[in-house]
Amino acid sequence: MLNVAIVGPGLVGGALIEQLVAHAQSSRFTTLPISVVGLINSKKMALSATSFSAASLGQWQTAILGDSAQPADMDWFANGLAGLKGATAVVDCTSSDVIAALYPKWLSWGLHVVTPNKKAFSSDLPLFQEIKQLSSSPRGPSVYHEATVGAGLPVLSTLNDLVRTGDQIIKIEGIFSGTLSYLFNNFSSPDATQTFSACVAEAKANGYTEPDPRDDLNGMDVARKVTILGRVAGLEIGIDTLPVENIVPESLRTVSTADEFMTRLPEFDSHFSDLNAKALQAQSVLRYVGFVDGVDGNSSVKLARYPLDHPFASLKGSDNIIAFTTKRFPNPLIVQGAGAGAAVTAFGVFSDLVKISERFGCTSSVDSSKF
Ligand SMILES: NC(=O)C1=CN([C@@H]2O[C@H](COP(=O)(O)OP(=O)(O)OC[C@H]3O[C@@H](n4cnc5c(N)ncnc54)[C@H](OP(=O)(O)O)[C@@H]3O)[C@@H](O)[C@H]2O)C=CC1
Ligand SMILES: N[C@@H](CC=O)C(=O)O
Ligand code: NA
Repeated sequence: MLNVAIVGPGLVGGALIEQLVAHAQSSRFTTLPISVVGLINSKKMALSATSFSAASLGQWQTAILGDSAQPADMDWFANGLAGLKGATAVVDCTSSDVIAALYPKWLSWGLHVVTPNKKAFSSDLPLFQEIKQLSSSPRGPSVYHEATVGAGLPVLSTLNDLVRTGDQIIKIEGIFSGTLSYLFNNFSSPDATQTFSACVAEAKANGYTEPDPRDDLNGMDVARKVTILGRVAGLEIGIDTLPVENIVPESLRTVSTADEFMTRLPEFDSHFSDLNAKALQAQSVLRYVGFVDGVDGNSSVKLARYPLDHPFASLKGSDNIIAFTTKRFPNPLIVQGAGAGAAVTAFGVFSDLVKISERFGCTSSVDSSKF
């Protein structure tokens, strides 16, 4: 069995629990060797020497992290996990850099790490390098973070395969934000009618945005994804030096809460309508894009215009599109599909857990009411 502990059962972590329960309760599938033994959020925690039952996981808010749960203590929790028998994976579903900074300790204790949290891979280069080094041994602890770029889309696995087989990455270009894709697909097209602020509110309600939507609109979420792709491709790239276009209106950058930002955003609808009208007059649409330059180091993140017949102009919903131009693929290899949302992100995390369980030869018990 692969023991699994979920840190931050919020939108994505909660969807992961739902998918694990649904899988375990369906007779269509062979039981997976995955056993959920721990849950922790910023207030409460529960850790069990054996699996939680599917029934209690189905109501984890009351049955596991309810009133009787212990106060959260991450050190105690991780120590307990390190003491379990067999392979154990910590799934970090927070967006916390404090939690991300704990990965080296967890790895050095033999715990695997799976996460959609971008912080560890896109902040200081030494943290990324330390994590890479600690997870480099084929039979040692591993780190899987497919959902950090393009949510569940096979973006990092594709890039890793290209790199590991000796292809040369020339350029990776794409729309890497589900939020900004949804926003500009709906706001910037010849037949669009919605205001900019209404599109942002919808993206937030659909679960595409970061907990604070300014982290999407200021370009930092895309900058982090470009940094992760660049680093996985072998470049020494960082969010501090990457040119990033921040589209948050100047006077909203310093408002103290995400709620205040959302309330005041309609004041700036005419600014965005003007930008859009100019693009449409030039038979173009606005799209927020990221570039990884594998040759000259000119990676960037910006709001750009694309002609109406360009593939980026016809994207739908929250789709991401990622085009890898390489020595072997001069006509780019393209990955496209929903790039944000709880279900598709949880799928990316779930499939990483399955990979670890297979790689480390975990085998399942036959009782499908347990994990
Ligand atoms: N939404 C999406 O489409 C995608 C999201 N991601 C990434 O997935 C991650 C999760 O996003 P999402 O589910 O939307 O976030 P949420 O805000 O819904 O959930 C975050 C969870 O983390 C917990 N948490 C925060 N800080 C700590 C801490 N210090 N210790 C323990 N628990 C903590 C919160 O607990 P509490 O409630 O107690 O504060 C909450 O349970 C983020 O890193 C995001 O970037 C990646 C790809 C796509
Ligand atoms: N806020 C992000 C979520 C996934 O990384 C996005 O909109 O793409
Ligand atoms: Na992905």
